[in-house]
Amino acid sequence: MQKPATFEVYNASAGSGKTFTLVKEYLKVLLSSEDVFTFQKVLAITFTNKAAGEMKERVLSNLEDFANGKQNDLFKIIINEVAVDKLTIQERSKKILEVILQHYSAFSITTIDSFTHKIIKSFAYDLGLPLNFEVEMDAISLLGEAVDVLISKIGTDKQLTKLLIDYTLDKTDDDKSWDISRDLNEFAKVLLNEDDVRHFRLLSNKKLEDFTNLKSKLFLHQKELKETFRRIGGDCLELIESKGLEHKDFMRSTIPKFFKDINDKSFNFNYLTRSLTIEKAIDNQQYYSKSTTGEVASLIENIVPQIIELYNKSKEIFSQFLMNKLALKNIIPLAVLNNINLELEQIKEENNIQLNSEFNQLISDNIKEQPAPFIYERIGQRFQHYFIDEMQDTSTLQWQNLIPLIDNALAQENSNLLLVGDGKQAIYRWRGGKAEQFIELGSDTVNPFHVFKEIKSLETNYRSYSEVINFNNSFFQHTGGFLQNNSYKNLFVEGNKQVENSKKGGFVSLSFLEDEKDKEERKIKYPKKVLERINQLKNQFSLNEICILTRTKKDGVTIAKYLTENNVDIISSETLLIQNSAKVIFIIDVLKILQNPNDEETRFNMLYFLHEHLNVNKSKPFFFKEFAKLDNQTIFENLKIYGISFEVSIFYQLPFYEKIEAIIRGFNLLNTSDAYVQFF
Ligand SMILES: Nc1ncnc2c1ncn2[C@@H]1O[C@H](COP(=O)(O)OP(=O)(O)OP(=O)(O)O)[C@@H](O)[C@H]1O
Repeated sequence: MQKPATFEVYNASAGSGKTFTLVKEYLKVLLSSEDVFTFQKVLAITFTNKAAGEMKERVLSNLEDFANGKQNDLFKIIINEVAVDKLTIQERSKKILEVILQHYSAFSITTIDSFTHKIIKSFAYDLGLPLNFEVEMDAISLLGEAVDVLISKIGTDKQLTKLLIDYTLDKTDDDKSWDISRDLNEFAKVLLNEDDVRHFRLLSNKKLEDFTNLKSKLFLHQKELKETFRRIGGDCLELIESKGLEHKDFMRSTIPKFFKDINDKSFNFNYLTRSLTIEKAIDNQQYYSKSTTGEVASLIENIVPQIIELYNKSKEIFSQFLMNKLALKNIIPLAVLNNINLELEQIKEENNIQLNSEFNQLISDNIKEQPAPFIYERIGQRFQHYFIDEMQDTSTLQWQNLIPLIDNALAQENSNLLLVGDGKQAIYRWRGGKAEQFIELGSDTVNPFHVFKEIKSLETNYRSYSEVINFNNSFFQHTGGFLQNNSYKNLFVEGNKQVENSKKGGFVSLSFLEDEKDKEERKIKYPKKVLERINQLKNQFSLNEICILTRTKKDGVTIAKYLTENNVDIISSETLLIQNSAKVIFIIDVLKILQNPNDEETRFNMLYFLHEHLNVNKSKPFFFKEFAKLDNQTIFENLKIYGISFEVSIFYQLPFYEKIEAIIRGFNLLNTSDAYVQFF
């Protein structure tokens, strides 16, 4: 049976089941159809590879459950929402699973970057791209290369050297770091932002001398503006004088003083604040004081229109001056950026590389206007169902490029578009993600399609415990009230009214720590407090129920280190790094100490590890004292009493790989299986 096309937007907060709903709707499309190949007509878009992988996993594992007759939570919901019986669902799931696995490349749950890549690849010839172009996902490191090339030209290219020196001097004037390379790397990221890069394209054929010429022109213009400004001041003073008026004839001499400053100081006085008083005088028509005689008053009244005209002129020149000043301040950075961009283009051309961050623009410029059926034909798939997760992170171009394809799909019956997102969770602004776009789509005003749009919300937070949900509700409703922007205010106040699920309890408490003068103390103040809290909560919660979030990675590492030192078992992506394994660090330390026997710090680190590892029952200071001043040979000899058998003379004769094995064996580092050591 044919159904009209549908367009739904789920606008809901974290943990409310947006992805869950998306997977459910995805499965409903597959299971409602008699055609087991329907999955080839569905495109689900996510933002990260991890999310795409997880969604694929969720779809496949649910199909597997349904095929095996398992009636999980999702099954119970789906069976009530589709016009298909249990047995049919079981049989269809089995068949669909089979065909998906046989035609896995047509199972389109993909990141938006992969999808755009697919479009670009199928149009490579038309775009004049070499068919074997490489895609560089790590644009930041390519930018780094471009910056390095630019810096390497210092000294050889005279104009460029001057530009970079000017740039560095500007930085030091602004009290910024003189470390130009780091600064440029950071600064050059602008070139990856879809919104900013649009403007850069207009500069692509500009050379360094174009910028230098522009700078000279701006300087000249600045001089002219100064002169014109002074003249306005002078003209007004002359006008006053020509009427035989004195400055004191004016109320508090405000007007003559103002124009005198313009005449004497040009832009070097606080024009903006002073102009407020002039505006006030004009608004209230208060040019002279009450005691002024009638004759003087009428002389002033007579020249008021000219004074106002001169004042308005001064305003216009002042705004031109500000604009010019800003342009002058930014011309050097702009020229630098343009040169980095040129280097980047060259690296790309020489290495046959395309940046995936540029694909959206390429599609927008060259492909978007092609008829949708033609694009579908090229990519080899015609989608009828679109699902987009984390819609708040789509950029303007990404969405604009998708609209014609989706519009074409929605023109048919039985098609659908489902968008899910949360404006509060926008994390891709740095590369052009436009949360406002989703916020608008989640309101009644915007609908780019001819299909009725249904806006839905999900009220219950299924992920968190009640204490956390209620804390978030009251915290964000309260703080959101202070936001100036009404749309954001509404987002936070209305978007934080989540309903609790069956998980009751949890713990939330807020503390603010006083700043610490002592640098060392300040570093561990926060980790110390975290440890104190963990110890307080230990009896109520197990460690795996406590999560620590930090603002920066560095803060996370400091806390992880502190907690580990204080015997709290932790899991973090940092601690999972091989470089943080104490045993691996020890192996490297032994290599270092044998290479450089006088490295006291490494010797100390090595002994520190051994004290723990060998369960030495002497105190640390005593143990260190006993070994610290000995040479390597004697240290390893003396460690025999702790069961260590490590012959330095034999070690030196071994090939590198076996050297590592000798350390592992000699120091009993694998008495329990250790993935880090094995992997190392
Ligand atoms: N209707 C439901 N019934 C039972 N469990 C659900 C339901 N909806 C969601 N869940 C569970 O709640 C958790 C959060 O769901 P999900 O990840 O889909 O939320 P989300 O809104 O996409 O979150 P985020 O915005 O953080 O990405 C998951 O473990 C999911 O299985």
